[in-house]
Amino acid sequence: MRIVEIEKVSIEESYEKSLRPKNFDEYIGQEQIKKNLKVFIEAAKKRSETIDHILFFGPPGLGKTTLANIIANEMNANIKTIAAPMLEKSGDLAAILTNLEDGDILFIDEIHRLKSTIEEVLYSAMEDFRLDIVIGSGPAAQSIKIDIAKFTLIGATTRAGMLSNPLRDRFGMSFRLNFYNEEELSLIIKLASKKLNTNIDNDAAVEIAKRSRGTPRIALRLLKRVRDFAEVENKKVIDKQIADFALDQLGINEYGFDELDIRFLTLLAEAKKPLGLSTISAALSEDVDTIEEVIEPFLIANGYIEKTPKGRMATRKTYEILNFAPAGLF
Ligand SMILES: Nc1ncnc2c1ncn2[C@@H]1O[C@H](COP(=O)(O)OP(=O)(O)OP(=O)(O)O)[C@@H](O)[C@H]1O
Repeated sequence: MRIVEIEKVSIEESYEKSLRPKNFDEYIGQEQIKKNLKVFIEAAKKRSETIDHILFFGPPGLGKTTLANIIANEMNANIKTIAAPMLEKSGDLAAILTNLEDGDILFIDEIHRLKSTIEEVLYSAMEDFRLDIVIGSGPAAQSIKIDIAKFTLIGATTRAGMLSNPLRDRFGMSFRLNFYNEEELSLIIKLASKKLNTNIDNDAAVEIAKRSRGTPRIALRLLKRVRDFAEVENKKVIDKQIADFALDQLGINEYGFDELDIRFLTLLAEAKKPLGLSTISAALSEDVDTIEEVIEPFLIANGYIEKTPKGRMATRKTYEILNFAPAGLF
């Protein structure tokens, strides 16, 4: 598995959970989102109402799940978490919805992966707190309506564009999470080190931050690996030297690129023309979703590749990094 991979294996998941911020003060960055959420939470509390449905979107590992849990904490609400692909039929979702209590929060991760028949159950649930269920089929089919508790749906997605309009329209608020800067990531790394009883100096935290692709999940994983190297070397404090050494051993370069990023960028640079997703997917042996959801967003956000109507292209910045001289291209 790539060290920058999004897949959450269980051991990593429990490591992440132990480091997950519990309130807005511990949650670093995304200032505008926090500011808005605090206002909406306070207003809802004052009116003794549930908070409106919220959609979070943005690349994996930027803190969508964490925010959902913080909101539940701040609202003193129970939170039920499900991943959309776990729901197989509309009855699965209906069962969850009918078990909710007033004020509960339902967090649906990867909400763009909901099957359309299941998604339709959500429409009336979100709008009128009611389920419209059709029982049976053909002329004998019967529609029944069931009232459900006033809950808040928090949806998270890496692909906002894949959400249907009716679903997107039913969220009262939607927030895009942005990549984090080095300063924010090094603060996250330092706070996590403290929780882990690990000593790290500022330069080492900055170095890990630099190579974390703007993503807290990656920063925390790299910290964990660097800590292992420091332990083996009997270092009491993680310093820049051991951080550099460990990150180099892990194959993460100064820009946060790993071997797959380099192959991707080299492929585009050598092509000297835009390449379509399917061509890239075949050349890298990676599926299209992984390329679009995991690999590309950071590279696009930082100007290493450009999306054109004809496909993806390497930018001048990439040619410079790779030391390529594309005659007449720029
Ligand atoms: N703003 C932040 N401040 C501190 N730690 C953070 C922040 N955002 C995320 N983290 C840490 O990064 C880890 C990953 O975040 P989280 O699981 O919330 O990401 P996500 O956006 O929901 O990812 P996915 O889309 O893959 O579900 C968390 O466990 C948390 O410890």
